[in-house]
Amino acid sequence: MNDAESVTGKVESIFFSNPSNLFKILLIKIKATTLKWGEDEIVVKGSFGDITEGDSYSFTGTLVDHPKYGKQFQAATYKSEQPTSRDGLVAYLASERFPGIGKKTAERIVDGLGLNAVDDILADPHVLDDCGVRGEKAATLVASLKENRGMEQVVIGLNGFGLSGNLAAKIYAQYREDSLDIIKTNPYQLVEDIDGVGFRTADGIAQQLGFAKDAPQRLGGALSSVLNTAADSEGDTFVEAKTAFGQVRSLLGDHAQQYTGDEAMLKVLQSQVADHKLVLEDGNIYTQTLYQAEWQIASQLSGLLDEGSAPDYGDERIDKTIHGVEKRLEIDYDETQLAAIHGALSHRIFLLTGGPGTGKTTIINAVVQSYAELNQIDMDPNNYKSDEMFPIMLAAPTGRAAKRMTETTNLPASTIHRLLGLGVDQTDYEARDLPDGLLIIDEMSMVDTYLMKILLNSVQPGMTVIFVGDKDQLPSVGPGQVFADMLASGALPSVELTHIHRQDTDSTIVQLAHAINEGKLPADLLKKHADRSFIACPPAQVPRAVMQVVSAAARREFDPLGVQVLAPMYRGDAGVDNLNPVVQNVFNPNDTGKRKEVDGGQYKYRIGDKVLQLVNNPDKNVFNGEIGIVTGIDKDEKGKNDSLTITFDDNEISYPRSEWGKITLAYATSIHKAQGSEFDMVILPLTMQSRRMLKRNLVYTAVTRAKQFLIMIGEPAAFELAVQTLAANRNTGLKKRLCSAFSIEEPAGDAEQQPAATPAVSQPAPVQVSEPVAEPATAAVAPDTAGEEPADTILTEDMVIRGTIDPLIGMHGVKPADFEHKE
Ligand SMILES: Nc1ncnc2c1ncn2[C@@H]1O[C@H](COP(=O)(O)OP(=O)(O)OP(=O)(O)O)[C@@H](O)[C@H]1O
Repeated sequence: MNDAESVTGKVESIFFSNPSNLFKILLIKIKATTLKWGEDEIVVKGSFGDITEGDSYSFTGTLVDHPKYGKQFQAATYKSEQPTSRDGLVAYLASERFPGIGKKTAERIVDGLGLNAVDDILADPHVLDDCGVRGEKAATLVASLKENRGMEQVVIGLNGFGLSGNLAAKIYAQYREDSLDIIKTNPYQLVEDIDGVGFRTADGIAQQLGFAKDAPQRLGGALSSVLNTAADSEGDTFVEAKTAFGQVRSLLGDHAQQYTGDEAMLKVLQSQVADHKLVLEDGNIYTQTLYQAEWQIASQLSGLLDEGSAPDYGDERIDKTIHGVEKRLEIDYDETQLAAIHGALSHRIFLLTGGPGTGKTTIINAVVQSYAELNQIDMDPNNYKSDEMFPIMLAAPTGRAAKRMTETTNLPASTIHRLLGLGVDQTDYEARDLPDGLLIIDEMSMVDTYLMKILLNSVQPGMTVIFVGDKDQLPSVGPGQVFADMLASGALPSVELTHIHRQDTDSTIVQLAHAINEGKLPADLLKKHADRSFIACPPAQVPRAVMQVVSAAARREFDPLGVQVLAPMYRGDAGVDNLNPVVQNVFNPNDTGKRKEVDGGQYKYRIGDKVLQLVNNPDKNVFNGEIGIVTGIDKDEKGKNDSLTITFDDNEISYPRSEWGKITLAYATSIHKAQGSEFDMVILPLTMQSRRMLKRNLVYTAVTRAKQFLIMIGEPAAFELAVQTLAANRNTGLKKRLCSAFSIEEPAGDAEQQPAATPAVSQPAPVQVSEPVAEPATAAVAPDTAGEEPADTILTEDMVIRGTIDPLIGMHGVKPADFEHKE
């Protein structure tokens, strides 16, 4: 920095400290400065490690003019000021910071080593020998000095590599005082260990450190990056070695061919395997973490399902209990459902899958009731002491799915994180052991490999665990396809419900969902039904069509919380980013420009806006995917300290501007974000602009989110393409490991194409696998042309109002609005 100035002084007070990114604002009593500064105090701000009030530091940087707070010193580097006199240094070393060092020892050190004592000790701890400080005392002193001085050195060093305060904080939290040593030895280690550091960042640091293009660390870093990307973006738990090597070559650029031949790459791979970072199995490369997680899942399941531990109620008693429940609930379970209930009660682990309306919730209820009767469990959660867990535990991966479980069972349900007492970081090993009882996990398709491993660690032998889900929905956001692999392995008892029971057969949405799942689009796709309609239009017309549909819903006083636009992509005419303000301006407009609103960057927020939580925050009991309402806006004159109050059900949370990255507008969301949720009305825009994303499980998941109304908008060809296109199976090893743990032969075929189960419970062995269902390449839309609009109709307001193509005509069950613009 050319115009760097310096300030040295004592920290009078730490005004502000952001623990997540080290940013601090300090008040300094000036001892010396190069600034022309008339006062004896100055405000200094910047990224600092641990700063202690009362200690002295020197800062370099520049004077800046803050619009509100006036002149401040923006520090680029800082350094702890060592006491400059003998007595000062003695007092420093004899202070409480250094346990075990009294005044006498401190004097010996300072008299022996001089005023540079601290630097000398850190450079070579053996210098303490000559001062008579040895053994544990010396070790403690060195460790404390490192701790005190380490963080500032580390932060300065990391800033020097161009790493931001946020990343510096993460790196320091991971490696502490070893940060710089680790980075200097192998900057690519950051790619493996630090979330948010990609290969390019690590490579930039390596270049500054002079690492060669063909350095083994560089090739290893590129390989790790390829595996991380496969896990994060594709959900794969392994990458085939050949593919991985190819991806390393393209990551490293043109000239990489010269030093990334198969032999060189194999050598790198072998060394990573020897270091227990990667695992090579059958030509596939896994990260050690995912490989171990898969094995742990498989062996835990096999341990829990151990034959000797099966419940011994006896078939007769189980049947009698089920019939009693059937009578009491006035329902006749079909043959497959009976097999499912019986299977769930007679095994320690059981899998239940089925499409919409096939009775999964009905079976959960039946199992809960029967289990309670068989075990004489008091079903009133209020009769349990506060430290006692209710022995019927219901949980789901998201807060909304858990809420739905509570609504359908009238029993308490929670997120899996909350059930296990997990913190923000889901790899937390502190998960609590669950008590003996019945555990039912719903929306299993959303559970990834990491979470499943942690969950099973908490399950105790003797518990009964039922995993429920729709295997044809999108797999988890995180790596793996746990539920699909568990089912496809044939290792665990399971039942697939196939008969649609939903009574209100006016509902053609469920039928459409099942048709989509079979790779067919019904001939009446484009026809208007009481509960669904299709507005065919080109991509550029989608925003307008969405606006008109939402306006029609608003006129009919639909609750905005129940009207949800689900889009496959964020970008494009029909993407989430574009459609959110479109819907916001209908449901919660600022026509006059006079309403209170704050600019949140991408979107403006107003009171009454529907917002989506983007990250888990167990401390505040709000989880990724939950939808809340903006109920308060606190505006600051300069905009810096604005805050939003957001209410999730009854949970009111304050979001200062610095935390607005954790929320977004929720009028339109991605289909992935809507997994585990249901809405009265789903508006589903699909166009060929999102061709890459169009997969059968995506459109199936979207359609099954609609409870009452489904409005499809866009290009019929896009729906057709989606239904025809099976998502590629993820690369995972869980199926194989389950077969190995259960000593059964691995079934052929893939999870997506397993045939429907027979009514009988699929027993672990022998495994019976039919031929995969052949995919018809002819999933064609056969439009019923009578009275319908041609595919590329340009919508006009008039057409919608006249009802020519009013998508809501004939729709019943409109809810009164309970949504008001209050400010
Ligand atoms: N054996 C049965 N006899 C009569 N009605 C049934 C039976 N099984 C389920 N139903 C009814 O069918 C409807 C759908 O069942 P349920 O909600 O259990 O299915 P689901 O698989 O959980 O559906 P979704 O995944 O869409 O929530 C419900 O109204 C339920 O009462």
